[in-house]
Amino acid sequence: MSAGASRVDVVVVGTGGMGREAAAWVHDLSGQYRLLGFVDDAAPATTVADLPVLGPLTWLQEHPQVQAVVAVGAPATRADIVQRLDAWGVDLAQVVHPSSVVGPRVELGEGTIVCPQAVLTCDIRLGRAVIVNYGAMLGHDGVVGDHAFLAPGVHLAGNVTIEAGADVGIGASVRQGITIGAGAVVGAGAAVVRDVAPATTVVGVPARPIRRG
Ligand SMILES: CC(=O)SCCNC(=O)CCNC(=O)[C@H](O)C(C)(C)COP(=O)(O)OP(=O)(O)OC[C@H]1O[C@@H](n2cnc3c(N)ncnc32)[C@H](O)[C@@H]1OP(=O)(O)O
Repeated sequence: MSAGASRVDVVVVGTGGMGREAAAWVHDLSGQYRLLGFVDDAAPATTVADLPVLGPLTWLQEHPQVQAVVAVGAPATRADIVQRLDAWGVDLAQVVHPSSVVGPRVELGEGTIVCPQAVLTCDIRLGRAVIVNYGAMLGHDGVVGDHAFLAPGVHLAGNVTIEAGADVGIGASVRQGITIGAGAVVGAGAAVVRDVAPATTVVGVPARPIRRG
């Protein structure tokens, strides 16, 4: 696509850390997107990270031609936001940093964010509004459910399933064939060698549950 032709107007939803990190590079995808600014219900200021805060989430309802980059880390909050945007018919932008490696037969759901230096090797399926953070590595035949969050430097071996809304902490590693249940939380630096039940928090090496439900 030539610069300036058919660019899509986007806004980043959320002015928190994840939102500002996403804005820092979505801004550079100028051949594909024109980043207009942020929307945020908290609307802490008129300007954040040198970009305008256009208003609360309802701003998107009033500008249906603009796509949303939902860059809010917490999966449950992101799911709520996506539900509101779906009800208004707002499209979710899929943003993939050019320094990432997205291999063959990798399917990215609508609204997925793939950050710089992430690697998705091959035969991987990501649901809607998934965040694959800086430097995360996803091996072959992986499945990642809607709204899941993979923090920076996560390593998933082959055949790993991350169910919807799970949150895998920074630097965690997951052995091949493991399933992380829906809404589960994996602590920073954990090594997951057993399946994790839904809505369960695990930490450590090897990872063990500290909390359920
Ligand atoms: C760019 C970005 O910022 S992206 C976001 C990156 N952030 C992350 O990846 C955060 C990941 N979150 C964590 O690791 C958190 O510590 C959680 C979710 C696992 C637990 O958080 P909390 O529920 O607040 O638990 P809390 O801090 O009270 O700790 C409970 C116990 O687990 C231990 N614990 C907590 N996290 C870990 C961990 N990652 N590894 C080992 N033990 C841990 C604590 O030492 C504590 O043990 P104790 O009861 O013996 O004192």
